[in-house]
Amino acid sequence: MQLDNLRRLGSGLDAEPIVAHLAGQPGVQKVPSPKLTLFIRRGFLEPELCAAVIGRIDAVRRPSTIADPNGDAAYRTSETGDLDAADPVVAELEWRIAAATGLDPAYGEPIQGQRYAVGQEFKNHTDYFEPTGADYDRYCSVAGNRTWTVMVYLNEPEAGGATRFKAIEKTVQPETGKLLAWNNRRPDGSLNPATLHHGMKVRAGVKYIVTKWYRERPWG
Ligand SMILES: O=C(O)CCC(=O)C(=O)O
Ligand SMILES: [Fe+2]
Repeated sequence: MQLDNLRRLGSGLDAEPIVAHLAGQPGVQKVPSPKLTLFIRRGFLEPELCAAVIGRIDAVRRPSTIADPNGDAAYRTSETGDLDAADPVVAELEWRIAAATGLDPAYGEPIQGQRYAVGQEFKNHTDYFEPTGADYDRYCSVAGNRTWTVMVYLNEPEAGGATRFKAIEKTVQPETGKLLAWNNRRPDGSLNPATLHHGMKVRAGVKYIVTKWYRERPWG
């Protein structure tokens, strides 16, 4: 892995260098909204790398969990796979995300894979932890709350599986290799409820993504 050669622009809590770096990458679009900082880059990963990562997810997947259960057992019905950072395919993915975003890998949680079969979804949620939540200290006492989310669609389900940001009425369609990156904070660093999003039900086929979340302080 060439992590040593990266420009490391911090945790993302100070969003400015990350925004500037992302905006300078080829093919990156910034979604126009005063409420939410969201970038999209189509064709970020080539199909071959996506397929290799899907294979790694399939090898380890298990039912997904949520941090603050709200009593709705159907809230997040997908499967999750923790990827092995020592695997060269995963290392390549890590490097590509770091190079594209400028987010310092030291602040990143390990990459997770998610798989959604027909009818599975992740209902409206924010990726940051609610400071009033019962388990806030357990999840955030060491590394702090989440800053940025980076997500890549690894394939294209035949129908459904879009990601919907309700507050800005933006729906992103899954496409093989498409990257999404958003700041879970407002420019002043406060948690941004306008990041609320819904991984919508897959209607036909299967959907695979990877997600990587960043924290205020170094991870682990
Ligand atoms: O599957 C999606 O489109 C969204 C996934 C998501 O929001 C998450 O894993 O936190
Ligand atoms: Fe999410």
